[in-house]
Amino acid sequence: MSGAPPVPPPLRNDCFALPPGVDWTPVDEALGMLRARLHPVTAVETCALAEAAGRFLAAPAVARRANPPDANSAVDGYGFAGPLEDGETATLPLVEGRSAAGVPFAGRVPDGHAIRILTGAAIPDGVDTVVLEEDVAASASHIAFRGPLRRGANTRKAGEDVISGAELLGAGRRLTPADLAYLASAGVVEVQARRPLRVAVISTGDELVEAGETAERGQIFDANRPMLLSMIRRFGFVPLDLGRQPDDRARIAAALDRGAAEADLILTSGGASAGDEDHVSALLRERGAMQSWRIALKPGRPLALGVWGGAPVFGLPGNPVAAMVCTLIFARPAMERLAGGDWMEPLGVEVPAAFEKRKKPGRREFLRARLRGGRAEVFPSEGSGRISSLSWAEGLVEIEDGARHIRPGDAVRFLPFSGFGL
Ligand SMILES: Nc1nc2c(c(=O)[nH]1)N[C@H]1C(S)=C(S)[C@@H](COP(=O)(O)OP(=O)(O)OC[C@H]3O[C@@H](n4cnc5c(N)ncnc54)[C@H](O)[C@@H]3O)O[C@H]1N2
Ligand code: MOO
Repeated sequence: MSGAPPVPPPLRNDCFALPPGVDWTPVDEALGMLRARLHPVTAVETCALAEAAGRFLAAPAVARRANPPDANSAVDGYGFAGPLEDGETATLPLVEGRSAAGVPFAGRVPDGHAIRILTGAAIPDGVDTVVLEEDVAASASHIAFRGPLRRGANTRKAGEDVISGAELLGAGRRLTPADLAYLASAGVVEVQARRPLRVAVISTGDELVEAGETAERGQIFDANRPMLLSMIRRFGFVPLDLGRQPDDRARIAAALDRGAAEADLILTSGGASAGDEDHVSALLRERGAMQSWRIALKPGRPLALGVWGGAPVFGLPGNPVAAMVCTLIFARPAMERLAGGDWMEPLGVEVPAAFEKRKKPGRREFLRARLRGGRAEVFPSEGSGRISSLSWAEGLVEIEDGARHIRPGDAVRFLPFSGFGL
């Protein structure tokens, strides 16, 4: 063979540069599409209130009773018929008996009398105002105190918190511990809620071995699976571990079949781009339900989205940093929506940057970051395989698509991991 040897192409100094002529989907557009197209997929069931924390309501929860059900005292003290003006004093005889929480006074308090009353106790007939016991001089038979005390002072009105029949929380609400208190206070004992979302996780790649196994040359420990399974748990969904699958289409297809049968959603990692060994995207493409999203994002450009046996599949990139970022930014709000919730924007706070960075405009970047002294510092390397950086970070800095140069002190958006539920 003769002829000149092939000339290697020149090295690109930025391998993440946006190739000309390729249609990159901006992050907001990609999120908008997910938001518009996804809807809840989980079944509705009746759920006892005690079991309902973290569940999504499928129908509004309605108050069965007012809270408080009766006017009651906000303090320990003495009830009387108010008001008492500023500068006035009162000396009132005490009626026999008292009103305590759960043990109301049965009779009527006569005009010009006072009654011992405790916090939470129903306000007896004949009184409407309570004076704090610390503000009273008391003998066995009388109390003396001074104004001002407006009518109704130190009392809580019937229904001031909740009116019977009111809609307390709407469909799509994910019940918090405080919500359980709110619903319980209004006599709600069970709710119409969605079954928890089950999310299958599959790692793909011939190179992967399980932590604890012997790793031969060229093999690495599967880091994505333990991360993704625990993220799902922290998001409040139910993970289903479908293990590691080699780069073998039949094996991956069998795992996807099981995921579709046993879960509502499948997360895979690895094989998402279009290389020779990128079997997840190839399989999804074969089934005709594949969308290859080239998102104007760093890290996490290749995201293979598809439907397998009816179950949505998020084919996450294999690089652990990209897998985590894609899960937080795309999969999490999608899961929330599939589980029965409303679309969820990540919690972000504006803080000054403690770093300098130059960037290509036209793509969103997420940097591994943490707050120190009120400023966002970022991990010194942006390598997508730097798993240590994920552990180092306490959140992400989101750099908007159009930005070119961030200088120390510039305002940047910090998304704490805790805001994602991690
Ligand atoms: N020619 C190109 N090559 C690559 C491009 C590109 O645009 N052109 N994009 C790069 C980017 S960015 C990413 S991200 C990856 C995504 O590729 P895949 O989703 O197909 O992932 P793999 O190739 O299977 O793996 C990438 C990387 O991650 C490691 N990996 C995979 N799974 C795990 C796991 N469970 N635990 C730990 N590490 C894992 C894997 O060994 C690879 O090193 O493609 C780039 N290439
Ligand atoms: O952007 Mo890849 O998605 O860096 O790791």
